[in-house]
Amino acid sequence: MKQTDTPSTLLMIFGATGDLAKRKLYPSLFHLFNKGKISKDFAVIGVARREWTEEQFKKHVEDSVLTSIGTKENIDEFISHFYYQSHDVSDSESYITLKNLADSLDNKYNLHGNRIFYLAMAPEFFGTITDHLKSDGLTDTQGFHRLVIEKPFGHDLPSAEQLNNQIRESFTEDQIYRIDHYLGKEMVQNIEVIRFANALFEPLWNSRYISNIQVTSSEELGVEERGRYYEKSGALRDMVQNHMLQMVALLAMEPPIKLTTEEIRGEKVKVLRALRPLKDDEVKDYFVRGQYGPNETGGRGYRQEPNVDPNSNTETYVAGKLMIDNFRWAGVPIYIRTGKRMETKSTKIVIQFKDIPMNLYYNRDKPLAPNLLVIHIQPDEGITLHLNAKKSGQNVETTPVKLNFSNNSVDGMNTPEAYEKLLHDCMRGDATNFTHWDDVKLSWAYVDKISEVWETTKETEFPNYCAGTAGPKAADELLEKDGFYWWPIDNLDVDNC
Ligand SMILES: NC(=O)C1=CN([C@@H]2O[C@H](COP(=O)(O)OP(=O)(O)OC[C@H]3O[C@@H](n4cnc5c(N)ncnc54)[C@H](OP(=O)(O)O)[C@@H]3O)[C@@H](O)[C@H]2O)C=CC1
Ligand SMILES: O=C1O[C@H](COP(=O)(O)O)[C@@H](O)[C@H](O)[C@H]1O
Repeated sequence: MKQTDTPSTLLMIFGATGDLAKRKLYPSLFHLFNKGKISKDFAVIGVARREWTEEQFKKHVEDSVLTSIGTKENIDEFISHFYYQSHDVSDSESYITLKNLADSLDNKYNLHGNRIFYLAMAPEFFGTITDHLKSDGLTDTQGFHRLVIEKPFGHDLPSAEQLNNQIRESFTEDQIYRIDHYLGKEMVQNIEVIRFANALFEPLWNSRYISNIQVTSSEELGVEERGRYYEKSGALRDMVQNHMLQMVALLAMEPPIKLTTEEIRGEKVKVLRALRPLKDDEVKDYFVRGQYGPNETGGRGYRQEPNVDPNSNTETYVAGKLMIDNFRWAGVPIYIRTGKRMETKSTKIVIQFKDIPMNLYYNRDKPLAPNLLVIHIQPDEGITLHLNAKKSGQNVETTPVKLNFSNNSVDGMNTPEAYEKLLHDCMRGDATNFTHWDDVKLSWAYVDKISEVWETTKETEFPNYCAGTAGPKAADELLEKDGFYWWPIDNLDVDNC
């Protein structure tokens, strides 16, 4: 099939009345529609149990767009493409009606049999849905058939394997689009460009010149209403297995031969294969965990959140040191940390370069600051390069200076949301920014060792950081023992550190 930027598509959303569809999918589709990135020939079928009429569903979509975007422009035309079927996914009979509706919309909008099945539902339903899509003939059309799967993709390696085997009964690997919304973020996509489009960085991007890398993703929010899910997940499964390891793979991969899906994914997978596996007794030396407690201003602790065990041993914070045992990265620690109820919402990557071999500007009272490259993922988007320059005046004194690029000031409010980009990529058939099964498998294998050890050793110090703070002390000690420290994620001025 010829790949176009705006293919005619039937999008079937399972879980159409849920939170994800409302907050992310409908606003993203609306943006794509208004930007002309969706063909005028498209239709959406919402599927969920609620016995809504089509009008109720259209109103729900309209409200979600208005709440999120605040504009009504073209909304009537947009929602005229939406249809609804009340359907329990475990009810075999309903798939026949769904197929009939899909076939009639295919004719009405001339969709060439192109279908995207978006599973915005709990994972326990995935296998049942994909089995029926195949056995009831919903994939028996001429066009493309793509399956979009939300996280979590399993709970550990065995459950992920089981889920994968089940969906592979009905869809091939290249038809499966596993969402990791971090891969849709503008500055995460920019990592490859910064690395591979600049003569300045790539020659230095190795163990000879880089001393360590720090990847931080901190959140101000706690678990909110998701206590039930989070109790079984924790920060390790919720953030490290997917988003954090994906960012590490992009930072550490070799340049791909070409910018094709297969080549890029192939290079990322090699990084995950080179991750140094941990033995049971090494886990404590490489990974630390934290759980937020109440703070003095009345902020709730994790154990007081709804649907959370008052003696919970679940971690809401993880910091770790990853070693990549390959030629490029031998001996360079990559530190990661992520947590809920931290002091600030921020995702940043700091690449710290090694000190120069001889410091001509030695000053006992003011050591030369290291060069840093900071990639700001969110909420600010951009790059900062920290250098040393001459301080104005007669003496040859150095002072840290920063070269800044702010993506926000270039693209401003037009930077598309991650889901918008990923939905568009899926419609175009570009799976580069979706995770391949090999990534998922290797990431689970890596984190499973850590969770196995943590599950058998209760953390007696929990809670070990107050809500609204920078995380547990042990995370600082993890770097201190290597002679490093975390670069602050707010106001990173090297002369203040
Ligand atoms: N919300 C978010 O921000 C994120 C969500 N995710 C993932 O996305 C998926 C959906 O999450 P979310 O939207 O928050 O979940 P919700 O609980 O808000 O929505 C679940 C949806 O599934 C439908 N549903 C449940 N059981 C059935 C059934 N037997 N037959 C048909 N429909 C059913 C519900 O419809 P009804 O009640 O009408 O039956 C509802 O539309 C999950 O896998 C989650 O982990 C991933 C990242 C972020
Ligand atoms: O996948 C998830 O990500 C969010 C954080 O995403 P961000 O884009 O706001 O950084 C996290 O809150 C959630 O627990 C997790 O499931």
